[in-house]
Amino acid sequence: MPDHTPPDLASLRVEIDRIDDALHDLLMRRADIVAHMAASRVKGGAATFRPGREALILRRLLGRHRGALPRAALFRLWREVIASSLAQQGNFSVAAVQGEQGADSPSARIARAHFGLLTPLKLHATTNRALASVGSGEAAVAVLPAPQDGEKPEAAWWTQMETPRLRIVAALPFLAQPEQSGNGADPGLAAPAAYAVAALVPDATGRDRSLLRIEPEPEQSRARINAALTGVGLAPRWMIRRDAPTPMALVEVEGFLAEEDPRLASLPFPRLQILGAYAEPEPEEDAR
Ligand SMILES: O=C(O)C(=O)C[C@]1(C(=O)O)C=C[C@@H](O)C=C1
Repeated sequence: MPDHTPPDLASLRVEIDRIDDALHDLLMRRADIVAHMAASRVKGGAATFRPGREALILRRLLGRHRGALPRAALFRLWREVIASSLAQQGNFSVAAVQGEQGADSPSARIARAHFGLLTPLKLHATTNRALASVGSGEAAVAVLPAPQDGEKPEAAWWTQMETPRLRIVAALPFLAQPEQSGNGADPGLAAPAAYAVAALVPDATGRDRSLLRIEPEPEQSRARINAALTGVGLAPRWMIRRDAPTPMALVEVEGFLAEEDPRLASLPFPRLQILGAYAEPEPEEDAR
């Protein structure tokens, strides 16, 4: 059969084939290194899943990204690469919450997008069951909807989190849309829609946020909690406070808070725990 392909198209395809081979070779080399990590003691028994390291990889690549490939496409490709390397290092599965009538909930869709299409994802009827499956080791991570002010008590998974064993270790999606703002001011990024909880201590990435669970006295109002935190240099980015059955507040602050941070010791609350920390998300569109 005669070849009617114009020569320039044929040569461009030769070039694409060459690039695909080079990419494939590099992906196979990357997987060999991960296989070595998994087989050796090089990680010293530390957790396989390192969300801070994953964030640093993606931040670095997004920072050097140029040209026609959309940032979202770069992100998708690397999320699949990293998810496959998690799978390579042992059983890795994700728990999330079922939506209405068994359909995917928004957080289940976010979990799939972040952990890739090949990672086993189990949907649970409630957030507390999803959390329990990480507590028992059945799942390596649970992706749970971001807490909301006024949510029903049974949806408030952050009140039930077993600390310090379980931690919030990531906020999703990592590649965030701009916030909808009609006033022309710099809108910033949309708040995370979900948080990932796992039985590991998160790593600092240089640009992080931390979550604190506070058990205040009943008379310690939102304003008083805010003032006490601001007074020690931990001004809340946002706060959720509930009164019943016991007063509790969830607060997000800038930076990576360590357990031994002296600012925490001086706060006037009966109980306070660090629920975790996560790498600040990156913008979906390049701001340059
Ligand atoms: O650096 C590690 O510890 C790895 O296991 C490798 C790797 C990766 O593919 O780059 C995979 C999973 C971790 O969550 C972080 C990074």
